Amino acid sequence: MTSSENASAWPDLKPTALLVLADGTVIEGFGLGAEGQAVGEVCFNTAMTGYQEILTDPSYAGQLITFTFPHIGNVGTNDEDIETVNMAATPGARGVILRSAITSPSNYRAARHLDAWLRARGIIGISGIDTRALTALIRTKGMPNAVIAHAKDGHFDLYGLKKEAREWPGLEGMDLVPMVTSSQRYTWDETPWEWDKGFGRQDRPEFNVVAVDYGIKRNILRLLAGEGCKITVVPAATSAEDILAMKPDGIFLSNGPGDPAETGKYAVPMIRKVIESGTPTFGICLGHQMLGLAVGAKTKKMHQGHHGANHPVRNETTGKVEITSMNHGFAVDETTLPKGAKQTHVSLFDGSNCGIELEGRPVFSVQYHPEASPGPRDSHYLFRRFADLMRENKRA
Ligand SMILES: NC(=O)CC[C@H](N)C(=O)O
Repeated sequence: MTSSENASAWPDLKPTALLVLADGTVIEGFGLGAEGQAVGEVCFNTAMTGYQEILTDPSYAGQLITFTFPHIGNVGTNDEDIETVNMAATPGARGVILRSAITSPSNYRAARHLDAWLRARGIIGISGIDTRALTALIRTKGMPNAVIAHAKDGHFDLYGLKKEAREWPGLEGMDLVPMVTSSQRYTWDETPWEWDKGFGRQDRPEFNVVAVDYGIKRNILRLLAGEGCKITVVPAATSAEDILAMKPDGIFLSNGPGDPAETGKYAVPMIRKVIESGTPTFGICLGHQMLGLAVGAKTKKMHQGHHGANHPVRNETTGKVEITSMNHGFAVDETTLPKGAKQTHVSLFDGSNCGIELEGRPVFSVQYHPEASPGPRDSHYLFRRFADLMRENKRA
């Protein structure tokens, strides 16, 4: 390649975006998506596909995602692979950090270039970053707070950016659920996407489920609907009395962003009461952590967190290993689980707690994302288990 051809591949090497870490490190790159700046915690995600679902998962509010897979955006974006329900409240992740520039979309479902889609959703991004080095840094030092700034003219207030990154208080102690929960009740009957059919409808529901929205993902609602549920989604601060007055066959506690110990301040008293009522209850991720808090366990911040679509988890009841989708930076401290709360699933990466069930009660939860989106379908059986518990409970 001649030097002029090389130059045309990189027509303008002037940085148009910066990644500024809380320790003052400044990394130059090229701006993507919206212009402006976004502050949050940087976490790495190891999924090779499904970037659109990852970026729209409300659990990522307050986070900047660096993908370890270098070619993000190559299949474009569409209007179906979106996990946020409450789009007005949150775009999901605040920012995105990529290795390579985004190439033209190549996929029959692609409707829009990832860059244009990020811009339309107000997500700020940076490419040209050595994401391997950044991931190695997170592995040794933990997840740093940082600011991504994108300005087409290449002018940045470096002092201001460093100050913002340094002074952002961090996710520990932060309750982000009020930002992402829905403000109103709504019902849901859409079932999962099928090849050549698209989404379906649940028109003969067997169960009434109340799902508490801490930042719920669409595919959770679809899989519940697929198991025969008509779902009423309620805001995060709904009381146990209001939930039980709806006479649900089952209660679902959703995933969500931020520190479970903070969110738990209003969710935990509600969860304690619904457990007491004997209603079958199923929790995922933040819902799992808050169920843990409700029975008296403690949660803790993790060093690098678990974010990806390839995490092995052992089911302690069957001995089987599931490959799971994960997205969490906090975890239930298994050493604090009280008698009566049995550990049902364990991470084979670090031995951390991945699931519990309450002895003598129809209540269970998992730390990972059995709905995947993106990720493998190994853990879909948990939705059937919830349906079975509701069926048994109705018969009793
Ligand atoms: N996906 C989730 O629900 C995440 C839960 C919690 N915010 C965590 O980071 O651990």
